[in-house]
Amino acid sequence: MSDLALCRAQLQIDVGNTRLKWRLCSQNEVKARGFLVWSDFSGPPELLAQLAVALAGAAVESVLVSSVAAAEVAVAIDQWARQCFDVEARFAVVSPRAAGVDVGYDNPAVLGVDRWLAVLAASAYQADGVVVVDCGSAVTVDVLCGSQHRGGYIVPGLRLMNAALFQDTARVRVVPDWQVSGLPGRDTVSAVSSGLPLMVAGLVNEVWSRQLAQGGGGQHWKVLLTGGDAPLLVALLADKMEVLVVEDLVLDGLSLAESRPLDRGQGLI
Ligand SMILES: Nc1ncnc2c1ncn2[C@@H]1O[C@H](COP(=O)(O)OP(=O)(O)O)[C@@H](O)[C@H]1O
Ligand SMILES: CC(C)(COP(=O)(O)O)[C@@H](O)C(=O)NCCC(=O)O
Ligand SMILES: [K+]
Repeated sequence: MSDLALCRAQLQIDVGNTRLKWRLCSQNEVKARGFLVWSDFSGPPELLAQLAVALAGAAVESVLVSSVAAAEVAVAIDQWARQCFDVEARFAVVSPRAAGVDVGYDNPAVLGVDRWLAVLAASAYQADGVVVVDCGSAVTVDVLCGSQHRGGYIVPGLRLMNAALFQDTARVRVVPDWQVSGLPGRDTVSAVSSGLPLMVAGLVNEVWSRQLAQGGGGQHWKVLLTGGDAPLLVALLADKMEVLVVEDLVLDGLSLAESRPLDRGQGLI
């Protein structure tokens, strides 16, 4: 029997457009974590079968999910949780106010739940304001000022920007070797490899400067980076601002959502 089989655990899942990230928590400790890449599988059933293998017989007592994938993925996860663990998967939703934070979108229902959970998790960090950057398939930059989510920005992530160049140019079809020197490239690969991370860093820097210039929230601001490309981008930002990489900010938001009383009876957060 594996060690995991001995623990009664909560399974937390963050479904993004490139990867499904998961972790098993028991008694406020992370017992195991991992990720699966959508493009390695034919579809949700095959990926979820692999997830069951990775869980190595753990006694999963509850399943919490953040998903920005198609509705069919949520249906598949729900069926899978019932079959494997005899539990209903609970899906986080965006509500106008949760855990003391007011959402910045006019229509909260269209805000990505991953962004909302990351913002809620960010509210637990001591700061006047936080710029929350999720560097995934898309890069999202959300602004939390005090307890007010001010909204945010969505741009393509590094891989998507590279794919756009690959698809719509004749001579910029490169496999990047990402560079965080910020130096001008001296060939096509290095021009792209240096340029795209610098572009994302430029956005974060601009948002950061604008928020500080705008004031109103005090001057102690932090930047939290999460998502697959976060470790890459930190080097381009760290000398200009207080920046932290938080591996599982969205899953931290799920933990927080569960630990707080529900707002307005809308389910998990
Ligand atoms: N093994 C990997 N497979 C795919 N992408 C990876 C991998 N490791 C790092 N990445 C990078 O992470 C990004 C995806 O980050 P992630 O936060 O998982 O995105 P999403 O939430 O959109 O699924 C990709 O665009 C890629 O640049
Ligand atoms: C912007 C996103 C695609 C980011 O998803 P990811 O890159 O993590 O896969 C996702 O948060 C989403 O689908 N949002 C809905 C639109 C919005 O937030 O306005
Ligand atoms: K993202």
